Amino acid sequence: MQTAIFGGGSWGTTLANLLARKNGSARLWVREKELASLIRTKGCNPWYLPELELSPNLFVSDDLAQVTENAEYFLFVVPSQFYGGVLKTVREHLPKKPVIISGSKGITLDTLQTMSEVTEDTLIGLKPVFAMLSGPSFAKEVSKGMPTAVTLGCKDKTAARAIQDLLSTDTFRVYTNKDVRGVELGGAFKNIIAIASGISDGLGFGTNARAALITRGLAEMSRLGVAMGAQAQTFMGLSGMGDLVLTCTGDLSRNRQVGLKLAEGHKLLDILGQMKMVAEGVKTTESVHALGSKHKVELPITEQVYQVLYEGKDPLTAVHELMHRELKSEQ
Ligand SMILES: NC(=O)c1ccc[n+]([C@@H]2O[C@H](COP(=O)([O-])OP(=O)(O)OC[C@H]3O[C@@H](n4cnc5c(N)ncnc54)[C@H](O)[C@@H]3O)[C@@H](O)[C@H]2O)c1
Ligand SMILES: O=P(O)(O)OC[C@H](O)CO
Repeated sequence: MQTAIFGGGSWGTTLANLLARKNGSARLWVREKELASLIRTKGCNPWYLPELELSPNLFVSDDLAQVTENAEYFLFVVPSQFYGGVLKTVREHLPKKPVIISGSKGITLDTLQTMSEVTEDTLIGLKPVFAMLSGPSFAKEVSKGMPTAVTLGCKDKTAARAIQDLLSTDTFRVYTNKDVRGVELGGAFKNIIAIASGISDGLGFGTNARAALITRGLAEMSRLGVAMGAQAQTFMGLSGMGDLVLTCTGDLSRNRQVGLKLAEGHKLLDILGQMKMVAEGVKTTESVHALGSKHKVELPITEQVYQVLYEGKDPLTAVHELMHRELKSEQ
């Protein structure tokens, strides 16, 4: 079972290493030639995950033909705004019925699409089986073998079972879920709430405020998700509540870090300029803001995060406005 993994960031490297250790081989495509060469000579990924010693069974290259040779599974772990572009260049190397797995969590800015929709559009003419890997999983913890549970959104029962077996280890437990839309929306939306939680904590507000953001963020995520065809129950699982709790409370979250820095008064462009890694929530806030208008769904936390990120609103004013909305019933 050969797997080709696309994306030499922290998550792609972690999953590729997990697969190489578990299945005896895996092939990782790294976009940057210089990084691919450094990984091969140093046996680690010095740019994104230096502390992880990589398996000698992991083949690393910037050459798509070499990486895709004999592959049965195609795992994409690039930032979501680049997912479609990378998939398009890989297309000529894919079989007629490729199994495509996305580890990318986000919604495109230009077309407001989830990764399953981008896959469908990019692979017209092929018959892809799509699966979305999501749930609470910091690469740093997974790479150290710390117990982690995630979920795999996939409509095809046989493929879901096969991918579950492919990826599961003693410390990485993969559940399956038929609700692909719910799994991918949960993984994308939680990043917005992680930014909000970072803002709140950075302003010195307490655990009450954070718990309120997680819970009302979950309500907001479920409202939009159901309007877009997802099942509400999915958001109570690993890709909804699970990833919300992780990234709203865990300081390893890049999205939460963006929020903490915004609360300190830093400008968004300066924060992003100093980050080598991706904080998906920044662009997903803009996409979800537009989706809220399109589906006529009220998204008050997203609205405030959007105004802080893109309209220069003072974070304290955003919190004040959330607290002074019209009083409502919880349901
Ligand atoms: N890191 C984690 O803990 C983690 C866990 C679960 C899911 N994810 C998701 O995985 C995806 C990848 O994130 P990551 O954390 O591995 O990335 P990262 O922040 O560690 O690394 C950045 C990545 O972006 C790539 N990149 C930069 N510009 C690009 C371009 N123009 N075209 C294509 N690729 C480009 C780089 O090659 C590198 O692979 C994201 O959607 C993220 O939400 C990350
Ligand atoms: O560091 P973040 O905020 O991108 O979160 C990483 C993963 O999505 C956690 O599950």
